[in-house]
Amino acid sequence: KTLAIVGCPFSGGQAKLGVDRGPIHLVQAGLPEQLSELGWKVLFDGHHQFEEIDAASDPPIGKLKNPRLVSRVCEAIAKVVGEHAKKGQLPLTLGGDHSLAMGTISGTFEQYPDACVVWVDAHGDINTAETTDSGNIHGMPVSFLLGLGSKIPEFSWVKPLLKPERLVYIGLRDVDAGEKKILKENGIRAFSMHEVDKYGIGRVVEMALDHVNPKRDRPIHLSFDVDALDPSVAPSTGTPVRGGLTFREGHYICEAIYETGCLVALDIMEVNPSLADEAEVKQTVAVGCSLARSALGETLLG
Ligand SMILES: N[C@](CCCC[B-](O)(O)O)(CCN1CCCCC1)C(=O)O
Ligand SMILES: [Mn+2]
Ligand SMILES: [Mn+2]
Ligand SMILES: [Mn+2]
Repeated sequence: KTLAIVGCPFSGGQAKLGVDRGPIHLVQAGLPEQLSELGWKVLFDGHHQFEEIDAASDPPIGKLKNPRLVSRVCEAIAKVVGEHAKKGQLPLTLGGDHSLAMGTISGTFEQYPDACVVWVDAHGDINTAETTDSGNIHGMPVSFLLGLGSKIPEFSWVKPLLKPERLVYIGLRDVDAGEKKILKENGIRAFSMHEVDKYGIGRVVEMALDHVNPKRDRPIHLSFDVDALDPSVAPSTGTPVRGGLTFREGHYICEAIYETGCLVALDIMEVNPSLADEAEVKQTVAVGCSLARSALGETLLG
């Protein structure tokens, strides 16, 4: 099968410098070669270039920061991911901040309207224009995909193709008040770190998949924010939150999803190679690479 690496050097969904260099670090760590080793035919035609919009031409809309830039970049990525999916390839999107998932998941649903989404994250990323406190759009992509909140003309290209019953979270531990309300109101299934502790990761993944993919016959889009992992495991990321997934728990999720045979798209997001010392950056980049390998067929006993 063919894997298409979509390198997205993008940081407009949040305020910290450096996350746009996540893709180049993941590629330079040898990820394409590692995936070829697994038997994938790897397509990588270079990182995408996103031309800037100067701040004067992209003033905030309400609280939303860099709205036109984020919208334009996500729309472009939706097309790229959709085209790869249409050709029967598996798009692996390397971030870059998690606002990009507005694009990647839109692309997946173009080709796989019956898909489900497993969102692995410390955060809900489901704020609307009304509930966001930061205005950082990396905290909002899920609300756009579900069609929640007030309509913003600049984001009119985003179709509400994701239904609440096709979304499940694993790893939540830093959810804003407004997001908690949205999750409840929409009946969205979320396995927080409490459930991970209570049931163990094996059971959590089984219950999560039973919820969104009971017959294991639906395409799966896995969107993995490395800040779902404990900061001791993935320190160099923009919004670290203590009490996260262990190295093994993170990899188990990826291994189990690969085992379903349903994976059609994968995002590895929020690796920011500029927020920690050299060893911690290396560690975070290495974890991003190993998560991708586990989701794409690497097993412990081969
Ligand atoms: N919910 C947050 C964080 C979003 C993280 C995005 B991700 O998951 O892609 O990394 C946090 C909002 N706020 C920050 C200050 C303290 C209160 C919560 C937000 O900015 O909306
Ligand atoms: Mn996220
Ligand atoms: Mn996060
Ligand atoms: Mn982040």
